[in-house]
Amino acid sequence: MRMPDAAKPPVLRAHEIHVRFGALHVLRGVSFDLARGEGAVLLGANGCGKSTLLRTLNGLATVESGRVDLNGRTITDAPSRVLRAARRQLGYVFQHFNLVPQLSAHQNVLFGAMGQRRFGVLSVANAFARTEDRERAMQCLERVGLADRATHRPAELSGGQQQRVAIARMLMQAPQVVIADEPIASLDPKAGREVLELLWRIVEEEGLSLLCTLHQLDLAQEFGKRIIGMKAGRVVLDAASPGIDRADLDALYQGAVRVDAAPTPQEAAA
Ligand SMILES: Nc1ncnc2c1ncn2[C@@H]1O[C@H](COP(=O)(O)OP(=O)(O)OP(=O)(O)O)[C@@H](O)[C@H]1O
Repeated sequence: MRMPDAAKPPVLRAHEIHVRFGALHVLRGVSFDLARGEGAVLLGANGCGKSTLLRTLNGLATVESGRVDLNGRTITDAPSRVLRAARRQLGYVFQHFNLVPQLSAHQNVLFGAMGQRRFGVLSVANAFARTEDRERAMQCLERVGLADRATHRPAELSGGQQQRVAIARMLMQAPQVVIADEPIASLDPKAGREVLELLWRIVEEEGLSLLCTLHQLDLAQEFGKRIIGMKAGRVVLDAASPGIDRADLDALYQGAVRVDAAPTPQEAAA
């Protein structure tokens, strides 16, 4: 992974974010920066608030206080025009791939260009798609090694291949920051490793920033140069990966990890 450019402002900054769902205080003052070209793994037990954090980063979760900046521009509570522009810079890779089942791999990749085109879905429907977009979508499929599967529908592809199509779609979008939300959770260990290798290689070749949630601690240490660990709605670990003790990673999954855990008697009395 390219070294982050310390002279430049962070491409993504989460500053003291608090999110509540009714009485449930889910994000409890989350802050971190992501530099251009930096790849970080986000770890944390189920229910610690990771998904809520990822939803906050693109303005989908309502923030009680704090803010998210993308390229130095605050997107929290920003007008929809600013939010739309920001979302074009955020590429997503999901656990369940989120491909359109009726469409071919090539058409799914074309969808990555939707945000860049004035007429949205129509612009990327095959009959209307620009030749340059169609060609670029093929190049993206080539980058993930699936040019020969361009006409296949998702159901005709393995899970690993579907995730590679999703990575090609993200590439087509040409974002600055990639958010990968448990990208290998639906895959077997071999396919999962291959997908991680591909994702990290592409992110590195493109000079993108990556925030990737994982549940496999070995892979987190192997791929993430930096690990951000969450526990019960807070960032409790943020460090360069080679220097982190395994015990510190294990601790992320021990004790009160969930934001909806009943308070201890001491907390309740406070
Ligand atoms: N829209 C919502 N309304 C009410 N509660 C919510 C909402 N979204 C999340 N929560 C609650 O917030 C808590 C944290 O959920 P979140 O999905 O952020 O955790 P997570 O760390 O991503 O867990 P997982 O790894 O299981 O996805 C959970 O108790 C969840 O039920």
